[in-house]
Amino acid sequence: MSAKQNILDKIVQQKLAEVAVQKEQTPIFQLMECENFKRKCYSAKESISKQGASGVIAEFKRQSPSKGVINGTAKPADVVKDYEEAGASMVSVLTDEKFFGAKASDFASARETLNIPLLRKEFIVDSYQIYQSKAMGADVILLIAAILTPQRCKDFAFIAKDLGMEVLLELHDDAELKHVNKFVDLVGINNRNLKDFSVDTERSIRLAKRLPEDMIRVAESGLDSPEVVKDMRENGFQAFLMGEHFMKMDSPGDTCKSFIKEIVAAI
Ligand SMILES: O=P(O)(O)OC[C@@H](O)[C@@H](O)c1c[nH]c2ccccc12
Repeated sequence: MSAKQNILDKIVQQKLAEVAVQKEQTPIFQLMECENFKRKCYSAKESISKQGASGVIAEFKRQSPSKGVINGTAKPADVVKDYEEAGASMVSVLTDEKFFGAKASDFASARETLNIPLLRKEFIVDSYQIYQSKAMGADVILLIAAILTPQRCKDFAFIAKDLGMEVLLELHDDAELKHVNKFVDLVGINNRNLKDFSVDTERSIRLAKRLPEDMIRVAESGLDSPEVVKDMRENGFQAFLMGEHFMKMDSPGDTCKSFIKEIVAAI
C-alpha cells in the first residue's frame, strides 16, 4: 500500500472516531432495550435461494466517493418499497453519512416500510456496530475483509449470528479467502476495487470459483446491464448487489422492475 492514505483508510479512521462517540452516547445495554432488538430477522439466504428469486439486492445510495452525488432527491421509503414490489430479494441501505451522504433516517424508514431482508451497508470496524445494527432493525450486516483480520471477522460474524442476523462477507482479493468462516452466510465479491475504484467482473468470476461450493455468491458493484448479470449467474453467482444503475434514474423503482423482468425471464 502506498504511504498516501487511500479512501478505505480514511473511512476506517473516521468510523473509529464516530464509534468512540456513539459508545459514550448509547452504551450497548441501551441498544439492547430498543424495540427492534427483539424482532425476528428475515433470512437473506432463504430469500435469495427461493425458487424463481431474482437475486437482486437493490441498494439505496445517495452518493459515493467514486461517483459523487448519484441521486439528490430520492425518498428512501418510496424507493425501497418500489424495490420490494419490483421483486428484489433484499434491499441494502447505506448508513455512512460522511462519505456516502446517508441521512440518519434512511435506514429507519426502510425498516418501517419493508417486508423483505434489509442489509445495513456500513463499514464495521468495532463490535459495537453489530449491536447497533441489530437495534436499528438490520437483518444482515456487511463485513469487509479488507478492513478486518480473519480473526476479527470470525468474532464479528459470531456476534451477528448470535443476535439472529446473517452475515455478508465482502472479498475482493484471493488473499482474503482466509476470511471466510463458518459463521458467514453469503460471500460478496466486490467487482470494484475500493482502493482505486476500478471495476473488473472477470476477476470476480475467477475468485468466486475458489469459494466453498455451497456458499451463496453475491456479485457486487458496477453491474449495469442484464447481460452482465446473466453472465455472472452462469458463473455461479446467485445474487447481484446493485446501486448506481437504479439510483441514477428518475425512478429507481421502475428501472429495477424492468431490469428484474429481463433477468428473471432468462433464468
Ligand atoms: O452502485 P453500484 O456500483 O451498483 O454498487 C453497489 C454496491 O456494491 C456498492 O455500493 C458497495 C459494495 N461494497 C461496498 C462497501 C461499502 C460501501 C459501498 C459498497
